[in-house]
Amino acid sequence: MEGKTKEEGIIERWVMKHLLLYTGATRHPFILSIRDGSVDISSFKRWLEQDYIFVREFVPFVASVLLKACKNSEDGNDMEVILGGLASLNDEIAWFKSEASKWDVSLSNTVVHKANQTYCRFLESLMSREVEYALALTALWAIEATYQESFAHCLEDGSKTPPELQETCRRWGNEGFGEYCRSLKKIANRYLEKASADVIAKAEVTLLHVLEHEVEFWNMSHRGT
Ligand SMILES: Cc1ncc(CNC=O)c(N)n1
Repeated sequence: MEGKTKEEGIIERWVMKHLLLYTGATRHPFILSIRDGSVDISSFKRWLEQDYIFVREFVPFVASVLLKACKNSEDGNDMEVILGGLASLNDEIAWFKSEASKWDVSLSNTVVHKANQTYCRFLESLMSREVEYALALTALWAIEATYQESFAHCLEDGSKTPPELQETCRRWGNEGFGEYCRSLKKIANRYLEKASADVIAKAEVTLLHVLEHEVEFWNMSHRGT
């Protein structure tokens, strides 16, 4: 890494290269509506019930990345980072249940929305043993970073996020989750630097797919389509 500044990894270059799409995922109108307080509560409830389904599908994906970490990791640190992320999903699922009851949202018998289903299928395709670790890490970082950047934006000075939604924003917008995302980015960058041109090309496409799915997920929540 000599001669390179901390901010100059492959991921950072991809974010700059695809800034329009990245911004589309992290500054979506749904997020902006939370931030300015104009959010439609039925949209928020739709997001809540659909995201609970997504997170349940996300658990095996993170587990599959953990498995790859155990097989590939040189120093054991990345295994611990991913294990920490997986462990926090336990708490997150419990949080969804209590949040849903607070909003009178039923989490059983939810109809899985098309955009959600498509995203979950995409996650499934990334769980296979043949998917390279660098690629899976890129996807994991992008999935987590989208939420981190989006919800952190709703907590910045000047935001008018309604008090009853601030806890949701803090769940992903908090500094600890930000640190987790930075750790994931570092690990992903480290493996991308060593990856073949073919894997690097595939990882970039995967990053774009994640961002597109995230935009569709927000669209579904925001407009119900
Ligand atoms: C659609 C989507 N993307 C990312 C996250 C954040 N990761 C885990 O919670 C999420 N909950 N939902």
